[in-house]
Amino acid sequence: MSEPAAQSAAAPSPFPAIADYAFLSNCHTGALVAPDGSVDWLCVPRFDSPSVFAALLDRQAGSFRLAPFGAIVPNSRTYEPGTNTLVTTWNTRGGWVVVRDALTMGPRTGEDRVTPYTRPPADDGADHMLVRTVQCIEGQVEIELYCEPVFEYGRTSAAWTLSGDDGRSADAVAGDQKIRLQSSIRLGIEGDSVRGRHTLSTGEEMYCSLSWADGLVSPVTIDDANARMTATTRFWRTWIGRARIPDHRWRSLIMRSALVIKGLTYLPTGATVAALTTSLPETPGGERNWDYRYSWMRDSTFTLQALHWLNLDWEANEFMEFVADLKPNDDGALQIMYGIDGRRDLTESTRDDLSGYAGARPVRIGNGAFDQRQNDVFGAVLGSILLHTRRSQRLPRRLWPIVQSQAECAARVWHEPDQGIWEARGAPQHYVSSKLMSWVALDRAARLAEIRGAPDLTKKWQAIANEIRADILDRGLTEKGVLRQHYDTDALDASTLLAGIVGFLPANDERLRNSVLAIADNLSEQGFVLRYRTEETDDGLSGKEGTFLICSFWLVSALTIIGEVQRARDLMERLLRIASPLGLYAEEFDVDTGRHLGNFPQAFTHLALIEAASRIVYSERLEEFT
Ligand SMILES: OC[C@H]1O[C@H](O[C@H]2O[C@H](CO)[C@@H](O)[C@H](O)[C@H]2O)[C@H](O)[C@@H](O)[C@@H]1O
Repeated sequence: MSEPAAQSAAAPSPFPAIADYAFLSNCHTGALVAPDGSVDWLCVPRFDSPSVFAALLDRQAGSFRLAPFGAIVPNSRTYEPGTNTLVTTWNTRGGWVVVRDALTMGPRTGEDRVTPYTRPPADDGADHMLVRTVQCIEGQVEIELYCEPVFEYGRTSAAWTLSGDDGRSADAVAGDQKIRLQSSIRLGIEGDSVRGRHTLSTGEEMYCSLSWADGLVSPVTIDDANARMTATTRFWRTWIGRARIPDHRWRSLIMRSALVIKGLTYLPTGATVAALTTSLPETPGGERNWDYRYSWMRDSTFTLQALHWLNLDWEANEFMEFVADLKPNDDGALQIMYGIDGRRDLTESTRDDLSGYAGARPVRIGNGAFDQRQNDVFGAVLGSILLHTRRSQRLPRRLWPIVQSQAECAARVWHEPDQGIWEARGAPQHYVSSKLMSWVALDRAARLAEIRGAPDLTKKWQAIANEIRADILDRGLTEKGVLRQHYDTDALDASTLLAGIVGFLPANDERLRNSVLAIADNLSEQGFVLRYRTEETDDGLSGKEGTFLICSFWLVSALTIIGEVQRARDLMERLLRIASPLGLYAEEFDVDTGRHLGNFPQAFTHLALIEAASRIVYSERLEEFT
């Protein structure tokens, strides 16, 4: 089957294609860098803070460009291997330069400590600055710097003042927010922006940095800037060095996915955001635009499970502490999502003054799904607590009350309709995947009770798990023996692929096989999977979606489970071919245009890639030995 042309030639748009952005992170916040060297998305100090640069959502909402003067298309872009540092090589008529961009982090010791350095308070590794270095490797190249922040999602322009007496530093203030631009070249203020130009010759280097931590600490020499880059490289490589990544041809994409997931993790609490952005559209020009800068119980627990495949267990400790501190609803149930600091109120509002990405409106801040009832959440949490307990060989005392309360919630509500795993904004339904995950909740709770030495609870919860199982098998299958979307429809839904992945049905069960193959054959476009057909589903929204990438990777896992390994491998290869040029994925993929759609980069997609790849690799290794 021929591949949809990735990033096909679309009508010219001032907005770069979503998949053409590079992702930077310091595990507090992240940035997106366009191919022309413009930082078009940055919220400081945290992922969920208001933006400083939001040209991603409106070309007037702030950007920060550093690139050869007049040049738009770089020669190459790549990551420094094993890191989230972007390396862009430019070739102009004058010569060659290499630009390095990073949100710097990592302890500075010994030779790295070049100038007196004061750690920001609450030191946990991040410098809270964006550092950009340029090295001329041949010839003479004029570099242009253009920094125009517009605070609070494009609402407040910057009032700049030069802060040093050498013209190399400028400060901007907007309300409580202060930033400092520092450089090795002279800077000039022009209205709301700061500009600079400088010609570099072979061997020469320059840097600029934007900092926002209290005290506005900045590198004051190129050596200091380079030292921060070195420490950042070391931070990422030390982290990824702990991973057990298969020695396989997919190795680099698996590693990139792990680095993205870690980059979407908020270091102070261990919570992960679902994606870096808000409101990148799922339908071009449409209304399916959501704010993903929050921690979903479902997304976060699936994330941990993916990291476990790579032996990266440490993140789970952090997240479990985060979960243990969360405040549940009055009925004892955890919310389906929280702020990365555990905040409960994520009330949604729209920003009608922003154009939206390529005209897709509204731009949403906050997420109205935060107080929805989604009954899969209990299974997601209890599934990851069991996994964590097995891997760490202990059930932390703080988690036992959560096991009890979430199991009891699942037991109380599993038979009620809900909004489902896709957070449909239509009428509540008896979604099969919510029932599946309720079964997971009680089944895992029963096992945890066994580990805890509470046989009465084991018996009680296992009995309820059996009841849920019987209900699903009675009401959740069509006449053809295929798992349906919800009890009142025969429509398909890709979330039922979870039946094999969570072990609800054994690998050799006909009903599982029928369901997986039905989705592969009838819920896909050019082999890539839709989560459901919007024309068959009342999700309360207008517009058609692209294929959903987590579902496509789930299909790879499910095909592997039912023994269709060659088919799984073929799909996997196709999915890997549509990765962005830097190995990143958004939430959805439009097979007709070859474009990535939705928020970016999206943890869901990357975590499912890791699991799918791991399952195939393990099955191949098994084949080698049998
Ligand atoms: O389709 C409507 C819903 O879309 C978003 O939810 C999706 O993203 C979540 C975060 O990754 C994921 O947990 C969920 O399963 C997805 O359906 C959006 O956040 C919702 O507000 C919206 O109703």
